[in-house]
Amino acid sequence: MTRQISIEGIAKRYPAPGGGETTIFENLWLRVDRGEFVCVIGHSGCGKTTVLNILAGLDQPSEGCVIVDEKEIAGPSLDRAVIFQGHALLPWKTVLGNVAYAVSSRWRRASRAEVEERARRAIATVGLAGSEDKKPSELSGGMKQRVGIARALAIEPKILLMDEPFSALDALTRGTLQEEARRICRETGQTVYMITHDVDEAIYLADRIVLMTNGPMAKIAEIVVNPLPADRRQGEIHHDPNYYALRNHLLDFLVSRSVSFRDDPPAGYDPRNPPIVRLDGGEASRSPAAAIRAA
Ligand SMILES: Nc1ncnc2c1ncn2[C@@H]1O[C@H](COP(=O)(O)OP(=O)(O)OP(=O)(O)O)[C@@H](O)[C@H]1O
Repeated sequence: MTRQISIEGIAKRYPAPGGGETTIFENLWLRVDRGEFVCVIGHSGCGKTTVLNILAGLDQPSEGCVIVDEKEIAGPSLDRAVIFQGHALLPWKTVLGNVAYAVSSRWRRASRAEVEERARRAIATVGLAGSEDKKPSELSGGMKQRVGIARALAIEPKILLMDEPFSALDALTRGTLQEEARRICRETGQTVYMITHDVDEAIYLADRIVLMTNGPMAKIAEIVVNPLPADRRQGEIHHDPNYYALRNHLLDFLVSRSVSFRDDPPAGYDPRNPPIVRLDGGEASRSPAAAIRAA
């Protein structure tokens, strides 16, 4: 596997109201390989969106840097597409127009036919063939989010950054879109960095799950390797013998360890190499510490 993203010791600090500074997070290190699907979980305010914005080039760290494909990033790039919770479609353009607009900003010299062809292909990939001429106002929330995904995929980004992309959708639509997102990302070998609050979403989608402690002074506490088979099916993951161990481990972190870890990290904790947690045979649900092994 080739390394694609390297987050190197980043911090974010803001001026505090009474003087001094508030450190949202610091000394964050994370490496993501090409084709990997990483989900980030942590409580509200720990800085997940800030990290994603830094990866997108929309925000800058107070310290440290982010290397993508061996180059330090210095601003937004079409190589890194962002999908937000809201779909931010251009309301006056059709589905095809919205996707084609993104395609033509990526390939400025492409002919109209070529742009349309790429846009139509992306629209079909997300299951919206036949809706090309509809305006956003004629679409459901799920369809709009599909257009957002099509628009991001159509520019063939090296990295897809997703900030809770499915959280505003009803459960059924969310499930379908999660399935499609996973299928598309696996088929295209897409590198994905995604924020979610939904533990089951992370279990279904992620190859590795990054656990952030509460802020301020948030840290990456652990990186949990998903033990479920790569060919998992959404409706069946709870039958996997490792599912409950994994789910309990993530919930236990969110309920209690996200605070205790920040305030009192375990001996030997090295932020440059956060512990890699591998769960097997249900061991970790009984004793999370026993399952922590160095990378
Ligand atoms: N411009 C700013 N000035 C001061 N503090 C800020 C500013 N922008 C963000 N913050 C603070 O930084 C912290 C991290 O915000 P961020 O949106 O990254 O958190 P998050 O983990 O993504 O939260 P959520 O899950 O609620 O989206 C928050 O406590 C927020 O109040």
